[in-house]
Amino acid sequence: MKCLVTGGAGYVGSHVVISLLDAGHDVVVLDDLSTGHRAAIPDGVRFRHVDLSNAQATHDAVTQDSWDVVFHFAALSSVGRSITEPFHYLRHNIMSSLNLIEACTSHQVKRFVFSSTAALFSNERDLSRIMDDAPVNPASPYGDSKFFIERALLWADRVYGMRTACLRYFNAAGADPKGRLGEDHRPETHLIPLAIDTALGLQSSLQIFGSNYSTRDGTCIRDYVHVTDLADAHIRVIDQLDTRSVAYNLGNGRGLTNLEVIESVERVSGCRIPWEWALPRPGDPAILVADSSRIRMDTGWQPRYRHIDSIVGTALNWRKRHPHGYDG
Ligand SMILES: NC(=O)c1ccc[n+]([C@@H]2O[C@H](COP(=O)([O-])OP(=O)(O)OC[C@H]3O[C@@H](n4cnc5c(N)ncnc54)[C@H](O)[C@@H]3O)[C@@H](O)[C@H]2O)c1
Ligand SMILES: O=c1ccn([C@@H]2O[C@H](COP(=O)(O)OP(=O)(O)O[C@H]3O[C@H](CO)[C@@H](O)[C@H](O)[C@H]3O)[C@@H](O)[C@H]2O)c(=O)[nH]1
Repeated sequence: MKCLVTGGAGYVGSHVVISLLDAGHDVVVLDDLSTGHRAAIPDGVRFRHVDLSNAQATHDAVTQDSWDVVFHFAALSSVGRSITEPFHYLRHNIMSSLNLIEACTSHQVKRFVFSSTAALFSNERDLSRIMDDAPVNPASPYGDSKFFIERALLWADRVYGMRTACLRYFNAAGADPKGRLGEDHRPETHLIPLAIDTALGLQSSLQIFGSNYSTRDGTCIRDYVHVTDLADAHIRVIDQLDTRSVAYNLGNGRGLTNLEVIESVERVSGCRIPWEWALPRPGDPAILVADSSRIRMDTGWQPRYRHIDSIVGTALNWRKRHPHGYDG
């Protein structure tokens, strides 16, 4: 299939690009390299340097060719920063996505896969897993921006017949098991890569945001899912779009507290991680754990990386080989 991938130079997008190539698909990456890396795009993949906030440039890039499926990863994606810059986040994510969606509908694109998020939900006490049809109640402008885009895609389906898959990832983690790609956000804000950098001595200490949540050790609970398992889900979902639009929650179904993540990184690396308590980060729901039974049933998707240590292991391997990320 001929695939257009926005945000294909970023963390999740680049892993999906490599999985699409491995599966024999033809890929073009569209990215403004604001947080992504040119080096994350494999040799031979065509690259268009486009900022989706520019409606005309987006239209021109989309209409240059015909696409069997468009994958949309490009976004600002830090929950915490969206609280300090709410309108920047809302404007950037909503406007750039509307530009892309409008270009796709006018160009008769028939299949569209969107990176949505667990941040649609805000679970404060309930330990049960979150189903795809759970009530949406974002705790951050980031989550709200994604909810708006899901709604826009609903209209793209109803009015233009563009079939859409909203994939609500829980916490993407890990790195390509073959070592070709990894996670390199700058600045890094995610727990696992920061814990790994602390274990490797690349930073001196780790802060843990909040000690008083209603969880087993007082820290937030998240559901970590391997980025290559996420990539597999993107490929499986394409067939679903022949007849209908779908929305799926994607996670391992197992919640880990922030302290349990630190223990895993210590176990896998064999290094002690110095850490300290810090204030809770605004916008963080206490507990986010996915019920992914619907995508499993519909597509046969099964995460291969079930245990946190195996996820951490792939991230650690990449970081050891690339302490400066894609710069070397
Ligand atoms: N990482 C996670 O745990 C996670 C979880 C849930 C959802 N998501 C979503 O998955 C997607 C990818 O996340 P990620 O962690 O890979 O982020 P990332 O920052 O690594 O990748 C985003 C990519 O989009 C590009 N981009 C951003 N704005 C753009 C624009 N206006 N025009 C063109 N390109 C633009 C960036 O340069 C980058 O390459 C995002 O939509 C994010 O909201 C991520
Ligand atoms: O230095 C740090 C970094 C993070 N955390 C905590 O670790 C947990 C996980 O945080 P992080 O790794 O930043 O991920 P999330 O904020 O959960 O957000 C990720 O996962 C969401 C889905 O759950 C996605 O929507 C987002 O795009 C993606 O960044 C949270 O409790 C954070 O407060 C710390 O305590 N210290």
